[in-house]
Amino acid sequence: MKVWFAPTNLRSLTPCFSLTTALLSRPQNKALQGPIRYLPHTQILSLTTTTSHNPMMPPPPQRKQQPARRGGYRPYHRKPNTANTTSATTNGQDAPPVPAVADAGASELPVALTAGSVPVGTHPYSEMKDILDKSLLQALDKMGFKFMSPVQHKVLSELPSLSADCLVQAKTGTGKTAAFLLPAIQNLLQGNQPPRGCVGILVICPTRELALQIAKECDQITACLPRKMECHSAFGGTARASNLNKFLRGDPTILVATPGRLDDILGEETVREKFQYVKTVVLDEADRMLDQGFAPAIHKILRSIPHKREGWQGMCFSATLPEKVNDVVKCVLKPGYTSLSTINKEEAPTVDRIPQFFVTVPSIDKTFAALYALIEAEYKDDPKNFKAIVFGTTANGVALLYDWSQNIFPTLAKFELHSRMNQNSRTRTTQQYKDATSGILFASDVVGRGMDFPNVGLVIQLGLPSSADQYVHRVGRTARAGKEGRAVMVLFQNEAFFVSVNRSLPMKPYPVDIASSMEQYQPIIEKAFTRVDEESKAKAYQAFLGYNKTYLSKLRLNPAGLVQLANEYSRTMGCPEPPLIEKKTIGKMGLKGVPGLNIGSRK
Ligand SMILES: Nc1ncnc2c1ncn2[C@@H]1O[C@H](COP(=O)(O)OP(=O)(O)OP(=O)(O)O)[C@@H](O)[C@H]1O
Repeated sequence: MKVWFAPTNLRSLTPCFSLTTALLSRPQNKALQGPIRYLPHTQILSLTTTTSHNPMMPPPPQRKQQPARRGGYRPYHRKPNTANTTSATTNGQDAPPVPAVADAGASELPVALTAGSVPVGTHPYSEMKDILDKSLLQALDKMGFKFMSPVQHKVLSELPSLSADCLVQAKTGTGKTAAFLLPAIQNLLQGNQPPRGCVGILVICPTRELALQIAKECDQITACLPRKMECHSAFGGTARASNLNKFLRGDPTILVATPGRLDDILGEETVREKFQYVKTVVLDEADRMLDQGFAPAIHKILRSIPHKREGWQGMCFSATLPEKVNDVVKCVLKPGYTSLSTINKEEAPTVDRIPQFFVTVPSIDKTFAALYALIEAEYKDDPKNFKAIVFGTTANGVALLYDWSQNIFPTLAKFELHSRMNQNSRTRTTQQYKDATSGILFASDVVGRGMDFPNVGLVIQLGLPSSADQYVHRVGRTARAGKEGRAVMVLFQNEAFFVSVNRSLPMKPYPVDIASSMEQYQPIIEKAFTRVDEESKAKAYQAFLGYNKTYLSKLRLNPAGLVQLANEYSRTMGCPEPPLIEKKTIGKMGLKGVPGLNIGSRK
């Protein structure tokens, strides 16, 4: 494999890199053309480097030849495999080719991974013809769902009945949405439809974007039913009155909602009446829905709909179900509920085929250069299909990264998604990034769970996730539906504990030496920051303080150390002095009297 380094300057990250590798070892045997075979993790690729040099820039450092590592470096490579495929349609439109049945015996994996690489198991949906209505099977076929993913198969074949209460765990991106929608919808079709105008299925999920996504999948699944089954959504940031009006006047058999807005509209008698005949309540991302943040709203919602004794089905789904969830799911699941999991107990909850890496830099001021060097290293493999998500820790921190990226990656499409944006922009950007073939999305955890952005090949986490489970969900934005992906975390020294305390996560040191190239990128980073608005920097600085305040002991810092760190962060952004922070904000953060803060109003 060869790596050619391109000259890089501030204005252009020129896509003249070439990384030619046999990243995926395709089986030679023609009979095996269906499934993609992956190189074993221990098979190592060697790197050789040649350098071309832009005279305007300091010579880029030579990338060192990497020693063989256990765990292996398998740079992502997402060239679609079109061999041995049959075509499918989605809603009447051309869909990516769906492969012919793979030789299951030849696959290294329990499921046959195929072109377009959907997680198709060995069980075709046609096996469910006695269980699922034929109009549902027809819709699944149109969606390109020829085979059941393992979780779909498990739910449809192992639940004592399709209306049984269940707690279900399966890895990210393996089709849990259809796994809860199908039994719940089938259940209604078996003579359990609520009266016209009433809600039969209530799905509650943590974010607005996820609610929209689930509602869309629901529309696709019900598209072939002889009688239209309306799916409505309710989430904040949208016009309450007009949405409510639509809901009250319509025939919303299914409602997908976020807890805040649902709790709000359930305050209206007319809305509560619509839930009189509810048959199924689903908590998607159940562990999140029942954590301290959401639990009060969920309990309030449950008090507004018919009591669990009335017999509605409860379904709880997530990729992460910590032990303590068993204590809290009883509010929606009756004793004796069925627990299903497609994840072995000893196994990491992340998708096996995602190589996971970390980069540790000595100090906070190096993190931007590390991010730049990392993106450059990953981008050059396949510039046209480079689709990545960079997760930051706070909304304002993400906004800053996005602003900075405008000046530093001019040839790449950039997107931002976080809670400081209005809902219209969030919805628009979500769709744009879903449709994009390449680009970088700078995101906060508003899209950390559940979101299905097709073909994301790389997830970068800059800074600490709020928990190991959140790490798992963020990593799960790549390698979905049988595709490939990689994940890299960028941490500075104090944050490095995350790797050592989460030994069950299969993280390895990033195998390409980016440290040696970082120094030369520093001027580029600094120059890019000169074009970023001072207010954007000030907000990011303040958010940095607020976020990291909650991790003081883990970061081994005292409040004064945190302020020093934040000030270093502000210097990296090119602030001549720490940005001003209001006295009352400092008080709220619990940093009153801590030296190093610059107290004052920015207005
Ligand atoms: N049987 C199937 N055949 C083909 N594609 C499928 C199948 N089931 C699901 N998919 C596709 O796989 C992707 C991931 O599905 P989904 O979003 O339901 O995963 P998930 O398990 O809920 O992920 P997360 O844990 O992140 O919420 C979607 O693009 C979906 O359309």
